[in-house]
Amino acid sequence: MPRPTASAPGSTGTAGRPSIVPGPDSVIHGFDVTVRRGGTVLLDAVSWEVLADERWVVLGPNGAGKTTLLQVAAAQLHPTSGRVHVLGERLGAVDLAEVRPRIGVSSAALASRVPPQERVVDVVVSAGYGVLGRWRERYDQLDLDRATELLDAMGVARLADRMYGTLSEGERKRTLAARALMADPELLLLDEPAAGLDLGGREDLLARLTRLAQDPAAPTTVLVTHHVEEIPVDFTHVLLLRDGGVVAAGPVAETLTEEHLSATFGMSLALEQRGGRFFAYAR
Ligand SMILES: Nc1ncnc2c1ncn2[C@@H]1O[C@H](COP(=O)(O)OP(=O)(O)OP(=O)(O)O)[C@@H](O)[C@H]1O
Repeated sequence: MPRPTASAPGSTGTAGRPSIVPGPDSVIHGFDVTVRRGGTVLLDAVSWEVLADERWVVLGPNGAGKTTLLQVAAAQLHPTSGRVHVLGERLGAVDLAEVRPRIGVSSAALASRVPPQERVVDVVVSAGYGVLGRWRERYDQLDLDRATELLDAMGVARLADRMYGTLSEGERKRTLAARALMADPELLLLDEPAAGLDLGGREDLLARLTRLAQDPAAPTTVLVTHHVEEIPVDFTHVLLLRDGGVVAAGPVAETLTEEHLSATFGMSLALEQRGGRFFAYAR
């Protein structure tokens, strides 16, 4: 089966452009996606396809357009031009409210909207009802059990009864990752899940994300980061973004090279790999 394709005009990627229409395995399909705000181009003719069961990393420097791309993939933002299909639905042609419950999202924007007095287990369980903030006096025990199980999988089950506002940044990230999984999404989008974590916290989270990547029942996943050190083992594909454009995209082994990484960050970088993990530093 032909595998992922993503690139943009002028891309140095090895893969070709996605076909103009999504195939049956397509989970995210963007064709010539441009996002403009005022005179600023946030995304510049990005074409990108994510197929079912792939685990993608979107990597790039500050301001590259990563969060903007994730917002488009989350059906939260319409492109200025271009075509986007998510989970088989064309953005603009369907009611986005129908698509969003099928997508689990963890992002800084979401983190800032959680009421600080919310109980941690309720932050997670309320995702099953498509809301943020407790809106029922009682949740079904099955849902509460599932939320506790997900908090446990993220290593924070002991915090279930704490108020969200009292959590450290790392604990909030883990809580939101558990929330993103609560509704059994078909697509999981994680925007900088390891940002702000200490070394131990980062390594622990990466091990958990690796287990998720290896689980055939886990949803198709896209993770945004600035750092190659934060790419979990067994993530399959990478999209390198710079100035709103695709530098390269495709399977990690072929695409995450010193040449592409240096072009993405605009400096000469050395890249090392050990045990399925990546490490980069300036030459
Ligand atoms: N409403 C807006 N108007 C003008 N420019 C904007 C607007 N929103 C975002 N931008 C700019 O678009 C660019 C891309 O932003 P985006 O948040 O997608 O980047 P990013 O790759 O996620 O960055 P970071 O790694 O710093 O989070 C940035 O330069 C940002 O300043």
